[in-house]
Amino acid sequence: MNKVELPEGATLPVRHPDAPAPGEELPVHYSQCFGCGDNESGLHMRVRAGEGLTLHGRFLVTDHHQGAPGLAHGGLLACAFDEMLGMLGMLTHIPAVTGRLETDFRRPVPVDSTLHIRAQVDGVLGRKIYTSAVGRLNAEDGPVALTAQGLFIEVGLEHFSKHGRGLEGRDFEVNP
Ligand SMILES: CCCCCCCC(=O)SCCNC(=O)CCNC(=O)[C@H](O)C(C)(C)COP(=O)(O)OP(=O)(O)OC[C@H]1O[C@@H](n2cnc3c(N)ncnc32)[C@H](O)[C@@H]1OP(=O)(O)O
Repeated sequence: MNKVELPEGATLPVRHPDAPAPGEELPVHYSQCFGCGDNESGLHMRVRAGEGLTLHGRFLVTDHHQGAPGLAHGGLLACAFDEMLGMLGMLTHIPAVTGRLETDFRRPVPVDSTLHIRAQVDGVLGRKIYTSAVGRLNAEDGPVALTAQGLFIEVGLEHFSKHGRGLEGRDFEVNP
């Protein structure tokens, strides 16, 4: 994992008492989500809670995900990291959206490989939530293909009703 630079005063948030237990699979937070929902071309990402403020996710890179022939599209890989870092909110129960996402591409990711992503919350300062993740090829201890850092900004639930279609009827309950 990259060394994460945190601003002075950032602290680790508390793991919410209702957060999924370590090892537990996280629910799909929205059935049409490109990352974890049942969208035919989506990532169909499966994510389980780790210890503390960590998550472990994985998805199979398919023909739907190509940029160059036989290789995953970089923007699509960034999407997978956005999804994983966003889902960290299920551990803290802080509703937040991506403000900034920085992705380092270190190795090509071929079609038919499985990308394993470990994500963690690094700290919180005010409304800013600092997160990072590493993606490895074909095994949880496989070669590092990508690393990423995300800054999430805490928002009120009105963010989703004001800018989107609200949360009514959605099959997620913890964090939009
Ligand atoms: C379970 C869920 C899984 C979901 C996974 C997917 C998650 C997503 O993809 S969310 C969708 C993508 N993101 C978005 O659509 C967000 C769009 N942006 C926005 O709505 C707004 O810009 C928003 C809410 C992030 C910030 O706006 P606003 O609430 O007015 O806050 P604002 O006052 O500008 O910023 C708050 C703080 O964050 C900082 N900040 C905001 N954006 C950034 C940024 N890009 N870079 C650095 N700092 C930033 C500000 O500097 C400020 O810092 P400080 O408190 O120190 O002054």
